Amino acid sequence: MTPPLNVAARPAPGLIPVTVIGGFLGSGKTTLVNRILAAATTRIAVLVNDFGDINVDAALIRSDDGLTLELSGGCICCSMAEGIGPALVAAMEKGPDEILIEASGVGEPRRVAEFALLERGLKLDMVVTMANAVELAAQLDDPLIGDTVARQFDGADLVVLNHVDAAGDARLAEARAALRRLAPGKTVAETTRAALPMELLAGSTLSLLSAPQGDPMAHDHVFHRYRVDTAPLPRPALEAALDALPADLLRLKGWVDITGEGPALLQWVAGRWELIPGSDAQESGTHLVGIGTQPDLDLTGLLSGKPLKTGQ
Ligand SMILES: Nc1nc2c(ncn2[C@@H]2O[C@H](COP(=O)(O)OP(=O)(O)OP(=O)(O)O)[C@@H](O)[C@H]2O)c(=O)[nH]1
Repeated sequence: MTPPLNVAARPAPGLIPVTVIGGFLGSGKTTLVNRILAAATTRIAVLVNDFGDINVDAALIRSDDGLTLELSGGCICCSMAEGIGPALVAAMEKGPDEILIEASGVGEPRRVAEFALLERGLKLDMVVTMANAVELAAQLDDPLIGDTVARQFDGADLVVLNHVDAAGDARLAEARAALRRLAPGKTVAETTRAALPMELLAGSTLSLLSAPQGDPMAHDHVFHRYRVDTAPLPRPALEAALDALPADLLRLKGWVDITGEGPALLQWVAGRWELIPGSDAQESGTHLVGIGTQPDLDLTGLLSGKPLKTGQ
């Protein structure tokens, strides 16, 4: 007779490791996610949280086997925290070896990790916080956004100081000094386009046993979302408008239909921008999301060459 299975002696089913990638708007999170996916030999599910109403990042993530899930229009560390559990369950049902969470650019990665670990079956691999070497010092000095940026380094296992190519010596030195203060003793990897040695991505130092503590920052009160859905835009006027966008716009991205040329991906981060011809767009036309600190910014007007704000 076959002896009964010794259930207690069976290995516990493996917990799925979760890595959270955070960092301020435009710091390079999607770029890093794509590098990880390109180097991966295992199945990685990616959960992408975009603060804007269109999940541009999800469309740009190069995962070809349906393993990308998206949550847009808020932040999973505060206003959309109730969405993370069901999204992670959906991710686990896809049977991945690992899960990557791309936090929103205003979210607190540590809080996202804490929420994620309330889900049974997951364990934390790492919290990675990215920073933009060009902008970090100015962001921290900004009375509106400085607190949000500083809190993103709380609990990070690894800090990635990105955009090093564009920073210049003075800004790079300021960014390094800021990180010595904000993330003392943490490993800081300096990168261009998130070219990170993949062996740095393992092993959390955090011990997260409970639900998130303390008051969350209500990012919806500080950061505002804008949408632009317009007819094709002529390139010269568009380029002039992109160079003149106000300083309280922090991020603008999505697809622009350029008159006579067709679609292009627009990536605008704190005044620096690129237009990449071709399209991952889900639909034709110009569809952009912006994030900034001004409540009533008329981005459509600005990009179409009309002056200033709504309501005037
Ligand atoms: N010059 C330069 N550009 C970079 C670097 N890393 C990323 N970029 C560009 O910066 C823009 C924003 O990069 P993303 O990877 O989308 O940044 P993100 O953090 O995912 O942005 P959000 O999700 O909107 O917060 C894109 O145009 C990237 O190509 C870098 O090291 N140097």
